[in-house]
Amino acid sequence: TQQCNIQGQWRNNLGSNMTIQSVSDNGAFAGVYLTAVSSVNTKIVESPLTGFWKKSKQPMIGFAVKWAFSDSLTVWAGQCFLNENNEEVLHTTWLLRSKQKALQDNWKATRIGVDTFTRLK
Ligand SMILES: O=C(CCCC[C@@H]1SC[C@@H]2NC(=O)N[C@@H]21)Nc1ccc([N+](=O)[O-])cc1
Repeated sequence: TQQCNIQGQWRNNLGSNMTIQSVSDNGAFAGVYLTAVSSVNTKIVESPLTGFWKKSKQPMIGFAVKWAFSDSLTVWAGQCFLNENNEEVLHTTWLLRSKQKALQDNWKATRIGVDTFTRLK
């Protein structure tokens, strides 16, 4: 029966591309992330990604991207579900942390959002 596999290429609702290249037996994986959007005026470049998945028919996933072009870092947590057409969809929530100069600015350092990823054919 069909089940979600996380290896390969994914695209999210913003048009960002995630490529999961290597998956270990303990569920760790690595890859690269190319975001389609950013709120800093530096050139967007591919950034390293690492995470874990918990194997099952509809596995849980957690991963982080350290942005290579910005003093910030994002973590995603979510789960893969099969939709009515038996296609894999990753439903995630993310936290985007940007570096602050001072503790007084810590209050404004973390953004939250949701991203949905579908497999790139
Ligand atoms: O903009 C950035 C770096 C790029 C973040 C892309 C986000 S990650 C969640 C969402 N899903 C995606 O595929 N792409 C977006 N960093 C940043 C953001 C804000 C500030 N800030 O100062 O507010 C500084 C750096």
